Amino acid sequence: MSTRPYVQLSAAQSLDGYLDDASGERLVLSTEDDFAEVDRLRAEADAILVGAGTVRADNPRLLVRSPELRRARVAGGRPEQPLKVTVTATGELDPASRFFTTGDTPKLVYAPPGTATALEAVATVVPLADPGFGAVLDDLAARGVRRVLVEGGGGVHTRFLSEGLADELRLAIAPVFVGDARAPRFVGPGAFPRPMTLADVRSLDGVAVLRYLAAAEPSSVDIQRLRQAIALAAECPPSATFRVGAVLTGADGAVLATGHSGEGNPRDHAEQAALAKLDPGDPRLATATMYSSLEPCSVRSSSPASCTRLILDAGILRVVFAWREPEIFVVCEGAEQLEAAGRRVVEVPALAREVMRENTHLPGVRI
Ligand SMILES: NC(=O)C1=CN([C@@H]2O[C@H](COP(=O)(O)OP(=O)(O)OC[C@H]3O[C@@H](n4cnc5c(N)ncnc54)[C@H](OP(=O)(O)O)[C@@H]3O)[C@@H](O)[C@H]2O)C=CC1
Ligand SMILES: Nc1c(N[C@@H]2O[C@H](COP(=O)(O)O)[C@@H](O)[C@H]2O)[nH]c(=O)[nH]c1=O
Repeated sequence: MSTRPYVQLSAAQSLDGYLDDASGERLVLSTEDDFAEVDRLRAEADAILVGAGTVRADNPRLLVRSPELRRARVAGGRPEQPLKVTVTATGELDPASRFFTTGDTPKLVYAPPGTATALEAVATVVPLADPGFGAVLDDLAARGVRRVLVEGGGGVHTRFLSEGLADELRLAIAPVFVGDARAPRFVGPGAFPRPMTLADVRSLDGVAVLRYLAAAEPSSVDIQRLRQAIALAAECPPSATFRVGAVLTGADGAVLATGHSGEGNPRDHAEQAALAKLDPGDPRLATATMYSSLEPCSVRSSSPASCTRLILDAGILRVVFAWREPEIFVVCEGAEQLEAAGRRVVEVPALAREVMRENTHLPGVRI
C-alpha cells in the first residue's frame, strides 16, 4: 500500500463561519492577494479536490492561473496543471461543467459503481463501493499523488476533518458577516479526532490567514483503526459491565487480531480476546499497536491479569484508546501504568462519546 498523500485543506470563510451566502451566486471572500496565495498552493499540489456540491454551486475551473507558476511546474518535470478530483455519491454532475471542460489535465471522479456513467466521456470515473475519503486517498496514492489540496466545500471539509485525514488547514477569514443560517458553513457537526495546532497567523490585505497543523498522533490510520475497535463493541453480548472493542495491528497498520468483551468467555475483555488469537512469541507484537475503545483495565476481580498487564507482557509498545475508564467499578490506572512502563499511550477523547453510546446501560453514563 502506497503512503497516503499529504492533505492540505483550504477555505475562505466569513467572520461568522460561512463559506458562501445563500443567494445562489458565489460569494467571493478572498482578496486578489489571498487568491494569489491559494494559486501557489494549487501549484504545489499534485491534485486539487472539491466535492460535487462545489462543482454544481461554483462551476470552478480549478486551474493554476499564474503562467510563472505553471512554467515552474513544467521546469520541475511536473505536469503544467495538477489533477482535478471530485467525489459524488449520486453522480449528478453536468459533463459541461468547467471542472471537465477546462485545462489539459486528467479529471477524476470517485463515485459508487454505476452512478456516474454519463461522465465517462469527460473524466476517469473511479468506482468506489466504499466512498470514504480514506479509500479516495489510497487510490490517489497509487496514481502517484503525494500532495492534495482540498478546496471544499463544507461537506467535504467536514468529512476530511472528522475522518482525521487532514494534515494541514489554511483558513482565510474575511471581515464580513453572512448572517444567514441557510448558508453553508465551513464545518458541520461531527467528532474531530485530530487536535490542530496554530502554526501561523498573518494579515493579508484585511483577510486573516491562519495556518493549522494536525497532530502527528493520532494519525489517520489510528483514527480508522480506533473507529473499527469502537464499532466492534456493538458485537458484545448483553452485559452489566463495559462493552469494549479492540483491534491489534502490525507496524504497517494491517490487522493482526480483533476482539470484543464477552467474546468466547462472558468475562473476557476485548484486548484479552484479541491477544489470545496470537502466539505470545509472535515477533509482530514488538511493533504492534493495540487499539481499544476503552482505556485498558488495570484492576480485575474476574481474572488474575489485567489487560494492562497482558499488554505489557506481550511487549506491545503502543496503545491508542478513546474513552478513559470512568470510576464506576474501580479506579483504573491503565494509561498511567502503561506510560510508567515506557509504552506510548495515545488518548483520543473526541471519540469517547461514540464509546459511551454503546455503554449507556452503565450507571451514570449519559450522552
Ligand atoms: N469559501 C470557500 O473557500 C469555498 C466555498 N464553497 C462553497 O461551499 C458550498 C458547497 O459546499 P457543500 O454543499 O457542502 O458541497 P461539497 O463541495 O462539500 O460537496 C458535497 C458533496 O460531495 C459528495 N460527497 C461528499 N462526501 C462523499 C462521500 N463520502 N462519498 C461520495 N460523495 C461524497 C456528495 O455529492 P453528491 O451530492 O453528488 O452525491 C455531496 O453532496 C458552495 O456554496 C460553495 O460556494 C466551496 C468551496 C470553497
Ligand atoms: N469563494 C472562495 C473560494 N472558493 C473556491 O475557489 C474555487 C473556484 O476556483 P476557480 O474557478 O479556479 O477560480 C471554488 O470552487 C471554491 O473551491 N476560494 C477562496 O480561496 N476564496 C473564496 O472567497
